[in-house]
Amino acid sequence: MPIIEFINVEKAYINNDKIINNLNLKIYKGEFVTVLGESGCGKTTMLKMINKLISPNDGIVKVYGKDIKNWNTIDLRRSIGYVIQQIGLFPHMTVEKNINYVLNLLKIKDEYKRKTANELIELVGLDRSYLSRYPRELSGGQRQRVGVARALAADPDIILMDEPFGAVDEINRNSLQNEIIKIQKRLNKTIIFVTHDINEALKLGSRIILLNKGKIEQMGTKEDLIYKPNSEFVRNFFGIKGFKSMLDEKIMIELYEKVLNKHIDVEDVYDKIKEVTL
Ligand SMILES: Nc1ncnc2c1ncn2[C@@H]1O[C@H](COP(=O)(O)OP(=O)(O)OP(=O)(O)O)[C@@H](O)[C@H]1O
Repeated sequence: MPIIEFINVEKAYINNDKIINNLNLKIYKGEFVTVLGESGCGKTTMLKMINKLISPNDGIVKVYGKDIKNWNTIDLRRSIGYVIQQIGLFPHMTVEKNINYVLNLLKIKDEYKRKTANELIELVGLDRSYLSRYPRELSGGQRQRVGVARALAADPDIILMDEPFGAVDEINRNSLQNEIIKIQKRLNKTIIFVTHDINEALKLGSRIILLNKGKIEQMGTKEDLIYKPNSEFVRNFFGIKGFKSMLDEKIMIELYEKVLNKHIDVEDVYDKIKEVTL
């Protein structure tokens, strides 16, 4: 059974323009799905329909096999982690209280909460000493890490992430991406991750969905989308940027080292490539 399912889902806001247009999609437990597409194509709308922040005009959205219309909204939201760009930590609460926010609502024992906070803070790559700090005492990247820890606290199977690392500098962004890959594998979470960054979508997703005007233009592995685009739109969307991000990083690093150490001349590398392409 899919953990999330969209069946003939439609959504329009104003002018009856369909922002989500007959969306059909099944997501299974343990998948890391990245959702990519141009600004305004409906990525956030699609994501927010999963935790009932937006209701469809037509069709059915099922979570854990149950139509979201039949879910109690608070229960549904508590069973789904949600991480957004401006993470919205509570400024007057310590990091520990922020992480344990949902557990407090659920009246979980203090001992268990302390243990959870200790484990989660380390899981997201921060030292336990951060637990007593306030959000204003953290960098942007550290705040996003705490946001991820908070989303994991109630141990939901599903985590929705909407451009979670969008406002973080490149180095921190890379390290956050690596952490989330590890966390997802280790805890076998189902993650739906919205981004407009091609490299990020290809790096993280076990399945990548390219949305175009509220419809799925193509979905599949990164190899499918880059090497077997099924339309001009997909081909143009990824272009050379997509191809570059498929290049094996280890080989590129080795090559770079060789060029730096003058074991090889970069012009020779181009000559070899020309031999293959001409
Ligand atoms: N509450 C709303 N009322 C009216 N129109 C809306 C509302 N929310 C979103 N829209 C419109 O719906 C379209 C899709 O918005 P959505 O936020 O889903 O796009 P997106 O793909 O996530 O875009 P971005 O990458 O820019 O965040 C946009 O044209 C937006 O202006």
